[in-house]
Order: sequence, then C-alpha cells, then structure tokens
Amino acid sequence: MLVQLARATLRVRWRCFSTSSRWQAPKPVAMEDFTSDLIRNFSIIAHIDHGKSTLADRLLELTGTIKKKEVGKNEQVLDKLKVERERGITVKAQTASMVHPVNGKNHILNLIDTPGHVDFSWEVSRSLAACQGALLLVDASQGVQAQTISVFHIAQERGLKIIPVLNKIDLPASQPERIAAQMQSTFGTDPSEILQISAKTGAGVDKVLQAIIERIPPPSGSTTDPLKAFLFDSFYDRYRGVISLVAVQNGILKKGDRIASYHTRKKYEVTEVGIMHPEETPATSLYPGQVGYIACNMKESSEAHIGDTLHRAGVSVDPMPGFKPAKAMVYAGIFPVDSADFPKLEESIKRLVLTDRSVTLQRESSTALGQGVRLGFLGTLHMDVFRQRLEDEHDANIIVTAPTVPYKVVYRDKEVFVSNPTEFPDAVEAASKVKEIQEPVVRASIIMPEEYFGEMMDLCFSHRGEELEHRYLDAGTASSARIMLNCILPLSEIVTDFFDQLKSRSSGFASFDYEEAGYRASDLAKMVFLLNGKPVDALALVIHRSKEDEIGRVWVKKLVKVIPRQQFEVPIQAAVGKKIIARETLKAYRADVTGGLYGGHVERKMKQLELQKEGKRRMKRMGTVEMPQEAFFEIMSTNKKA
Ligand SMILES: Nc1nc2c(ncn2[C@@H]2O[C@H](COP(=O)(O)OP(=O)(O)OP(=O)(O)O)[C@@H](O)[C@H]2O)c(=O)[nH]1
Repeated sequence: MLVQLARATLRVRWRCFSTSSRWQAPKPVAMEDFTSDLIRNFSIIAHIDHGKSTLADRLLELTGTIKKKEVGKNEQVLDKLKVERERGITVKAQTASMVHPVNGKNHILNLIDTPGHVDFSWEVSRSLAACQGALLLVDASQGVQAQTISVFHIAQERGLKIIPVLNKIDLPASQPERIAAQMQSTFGTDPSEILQISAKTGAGVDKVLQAIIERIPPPSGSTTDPLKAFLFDSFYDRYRGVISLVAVQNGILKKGDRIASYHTRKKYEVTEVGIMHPEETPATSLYPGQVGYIACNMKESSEAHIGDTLHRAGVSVDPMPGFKPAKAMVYAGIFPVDSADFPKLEESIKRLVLTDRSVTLQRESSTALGQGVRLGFLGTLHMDVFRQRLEDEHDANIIVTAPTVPYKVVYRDKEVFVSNPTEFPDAVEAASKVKEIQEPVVRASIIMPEEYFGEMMDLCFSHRGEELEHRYLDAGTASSARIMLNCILPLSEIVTDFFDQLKSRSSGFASFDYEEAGYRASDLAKMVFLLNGKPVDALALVIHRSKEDEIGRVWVKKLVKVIPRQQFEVPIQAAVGKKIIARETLKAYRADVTGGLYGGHVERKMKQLELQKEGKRRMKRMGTVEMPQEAFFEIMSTNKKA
C-alpha cells in the first residue's frame, strides 16, 4: 500500500490555488484496507509561530509522505500561498493523509493543518470538526500564549482528545519544566503526558506519531448505514469545478454515486474521490472515518456549503450539526486606482473570493473613487492578506478605504447594521430619528510577562477598555511571572493600531486574542472632511466623540500633505455635524510644469505637458478641488499609522 500511495503521489500534481494545469488521473488508491480502527484524524493547534507547519512537515517526512527537505530550505509544504510563505503565517487550513505502520499494520493518519492567527479562528473551528484529536503545541521558550488558550477551549468544546506537546526544546531559552507546570495550572494537563520535541531538528517527533495512534480514538462509523459525509472545506479547480473536502461518517462514497446536499437539496454525480496526500490522490472509494476530497460537477463555490451533510440521493439522513457561518468583523471598500480597471478588478475579487469563502462582498460606488466593491473580512490581518493576494496573484492596483466595523443603528421602529460610514446617520438624522447607536465589542485577553502589566493596562484604557481584570498564570520568579489580562474593548479600537502597539509596548512579549462579546451603546458620530466646503464621501469616518479632536487634527494634517496645491487657497476641514473640529489651509499654487525649461528643450517640454495631460485624466473633481486618485491611495495607505 505504501508503495502504491507513493507511486500515485509521483504522478499527481501539486494542489495549487492560483494556477491549475491539465490534470491526468493516476491509478486510484484502494482504501478498503483502512477500516476505521486504522484511521486517526487530527489537527495541530497552537499559538501563531509555535511551530505547527514545521511539525507538519516533519510528520510528513517521517512517514515518507514527502521527501526530506534540503537543509537551509525553509518553505513549508502545507503553507502554499505566496502570502503565507512571505508572512510566515498559515491562512488556509490544508489537509494531508499519511500512512504509518504500527505492529505490522498500516494506519492512515489524516492531518488537518489549522491557521494560527486570531482572525482565522473560524477556519480552526471548522478544521477541528473533522477530527477526533489535536496536538496542542506550545513553544517551550515562550510558554502558554493567548491563542494557546483559545484553541485549547475550541478543541475541548468539541470533545477532542488533546495531546500536549512542548516544541522548540533545542532552543537555549527553552524551559520545558516550567512551561509544563504552566500547562498544568492553566489546562489541568498531567505533566507526564506532555511530549517534548524539536520540530526543527526532528527530536522526539517519532513519539508524536506513536501518541497519535495510541491516544487519539479512531473515528466511529458503519459501512452498512446510509451514506453520510460531512463537508468541511472546499476549493475551486478551473477544470473540475468545486472540490469538496469531506469526512465520511457512515456508508461508502465512490465514483458514480448519486449524492445530494442536505443544505441545498441539489443532486450530483460523484466524478472523482480521493485523499489529500498532500496532493489530490484519486482513490477507489472513501470508507467511514476517512477524510478525503470529492469532485461532483459543482459549478459554483456557493453550492459547497461548509458544514453541510452529503447523503445518497433519495435516502434521507439526520444532518450533522453544521457551523455558524463566518461573520465579517471588518469592512472596507476596494476601488481601482484607475476607474477604467473596475471590471477587471471585480473579476479578480470574485475569483479570489472563491478560494476564501469567509469574505463577503457587495458592490459600492463613491463620487470620489467611482465604482468599487465593499468587502467584509474576519479581521484586519485577513483584510491585509486578501489585499496582498489581490496584488500578488491578480496584479491589481487598488485603493482600500479605512476599515469600519458593523455598527448597529437603533431607530424607533427598526435596527439597521451600517458597515459603510457614508450610510451612517448624520447629526441631524441622529438627533431626530435615532434612539441609540451601538458598536460591537470583544472580550480581549492579553498574556504578558509581569513587567509589562502597567503598559498593557494603559494600552487597554487608551483604547476605551472596560471591566479590566487579571490573574497570574504561573507563580514563576518575580521577574518572569506571566499575567493574563481580560477586558472588554470596542472592536473599532482594535482594527487600527492596537496589535502594533501591543507588540511594540511589550517588546513583542505580549500576546493577544479576542472573541465577540455583542454590542454596547456608544457615543458615536460621523466625521466628514470638507475640501473647500464640500464633503468628500470616500473620506467619511465613524468616530467615538471622546476622540473627535485628536482624529480630526491628525486627518486634516495628513490631507494637507497629500493633496496637490490648487490655483486657489483650499480650506481642509474635519466636521462632526455642523461643528468644525479641525482645519488646515492648502496654499494656492500655479501649476506651470514647463516654467523651469528654457530654449531648445522642446522635447522635454512636450513630455512634461503629456505627463500633465495624463495626470489630468486621472484627476477627480471634488467640488472645485482637483484631486488625483493617487492622493487617495496615499491617504489610505498612511491610514494605519494614524
Ligand atoms: N529552534 C526551533 N525553531 C523552530 C522549531 N519549530 C519551529 N521553529 C521555527 O519557528 C518559526 C515558526 O514556525 P512555523 O512552523 O511556521 O509556525 P506555525 O505555528 O506554523 O505558524 P502559523 O502557521 O503562522 O501559525 C519558524 O521560523 C520555524 O523555523 C523548533 O523546534 N526549534
């Protein structure tokens, strides 16, 4: 079987999100040998950078699934997006099956890789739904961090068997005994169950394989019960349409089966089944407990509903519990720098959304920026990653507006969610019709060494934190004890610079995580910016009244720097309702680009005039003021630092 799997692997291509070449099906792998007692489905869960992808690679190597990498090459097998390699973070959960013999019997181990950033906890949760166990990986030099705690709780809620693993024991700064004690006090872990490894050198990794087989229960399921498969992920292949990743619960799933979606009630014929090895490797069939992929002529990604139950057409089954859909927490408008590029941009965005189902989209138009798309993301990192993918993979030249959270406007007779500042009620409307405005808040937890406690309290207060409380995670020595600080923070306060400040004010030692905590009434208002007395829609912001002076001043200063001088003086003002909060004046200037050119420099002169003409084409008229699209780009990209 091992040989057969390895051969099949050699003949298949890499699964790739951006490009897809013609594909030739190798001989299918027979899966009937892998009865459910020989299957283990597991995930690796950890705080960001604690070594999940490195350990995944070592496990794939140790089981002979991939070849051992050349020393010095640092690319990880399961992190495949360019942005993942560049930023060293996992964005999209991936699956890989490996085969490992124990007592002369081949076992199949299905690893589902999970992302490690707080923005992607939805991906973590859905990956775990297909598992019976999880390796909880903790960096032995850093100890328990904010996301270690949140992923532990997700895994525990799902009833998974958790295997505690201390990683990076090769580092001189590692303190395995101390961190083991910390895990015991935080999670109630029995220190004798903790494995100590170095994913980098490979030390102790064989023990991990053994523990997966010994400690994680095999999936249950019956071959004779009606077919029931859980759909936990999907991606798009331009030749075969939507490919769904499934965990078979009962029955046997094979090519030619007529299946139906419980969610959409649509029927399909299965054209291919297989396992991720980690590339797609066709198989004859998938048996209960097995995790693999299917192709069934689904044309639209929206047909593959994450959390759906697939069953045999005409044979009904009780559905799986399913998932809460991903909820957008941060919204931003994306516009092309050159308005003529909109159709191409819209197409690129749609294609990218096919690979990232948690992004929501809606068309929007702005007088200042023209046609664009308003997108909803799980968080700001998610937004940044999407932007980078749009630029890297689709060569897009874009302007991204300031991020906004979804506010709740409570009128006397209805509640409306507003995720675009231009739609936020102005002062007049607010005074006459609106009962209350609410903003989303989160329950934040920050873990830090004791010496940064004061700084972190300060950070929370300056971001409107409430209900602060703290506790010690371990007793440690006076200088190295760790504290967990919890508080309620408005989501809008963490979508700008909170994370950067947390890192810089704690010299990188604090970690942060949050979960939604509903909505709270808040004193919010719309701030508009006026150029020569006329408001510019794309620049509107929703702000907390306690910060209106500070934000108004920063923004007008920024605007005066990036807007080119006009032939007349231009007042730049920040206003809330009728009240002007801040003002700068842009001095008049006569643009004579050829002024400095004399005599025979005709060619140069013509070129300058051409350039000016080109510039004019891209100018936007804001009332009486001309503003190049690039100025918006400048403002928006300096936005994060505001
Ligand atoms: N010294 C040492 N470094 C390690 C070890 N394991 C991982 N690293 C390094 O730690 C960094 C993070 O490792 P990754 O495997 O990318 O971490 P990750 O948890 O997958 O990160 P995300 O997927 O972004 O959450 C990389 O620079 C690795 O080379 C280890 O055992 N020892």
